Amino acid sequence: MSTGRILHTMIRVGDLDRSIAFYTNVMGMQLLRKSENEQYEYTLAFVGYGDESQGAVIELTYNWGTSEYEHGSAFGHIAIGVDDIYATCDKLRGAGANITREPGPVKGGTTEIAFVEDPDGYKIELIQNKSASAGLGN
Ligand SMILES: C[C@@H](O)C(=O)SC[C@H](NC(=O)CC[C@H](N)C(=O)O)C(=O)NCC(=O)O
Ligand code: NI
Repeated sequence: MSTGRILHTMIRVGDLDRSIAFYTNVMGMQLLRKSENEQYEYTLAFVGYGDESQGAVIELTYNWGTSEYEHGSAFGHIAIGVDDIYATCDKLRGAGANITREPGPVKGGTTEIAFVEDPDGYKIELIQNKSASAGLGN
């Protein structure tokens, strides 16, 4: 059986331009593609650190006229690898991002993590890369 590949994670957002600005200008992603569905009244924007053929991306879904959602208690986070979590958090804070958990070792472990919230309140976990592999540069 051929193995699958994670393509994207979809989140519904209340203001597409606000979210695109956050994921590109603040998080350093690229806007990869955008499409509208006039019949079902929604717009999609795909953002990521590289082409969709190279790795998973985030699908921002805007339902026309819907400005906010109940998030409930089920959704956890999207994780991003970073080269220098301390410098990254300083840079994100300077760009106005809400760091909800300061960088430091994960509880009961050694991996250094932090959390930042996106404009809709979705949590993004930043994880210190073990090596200088692909990820959000500082
Ligand atoms: C492009 C691909 O990655 C999609 O996810 S499009 C799938 C499509 N999305 C929506 O309809 C988004 C708007 C919707 N109101 C919502 O908030 O989810 C979808 O789910 N289509 C359903 C189907 O049965 O085709
Ligand atoms: Ni999708």
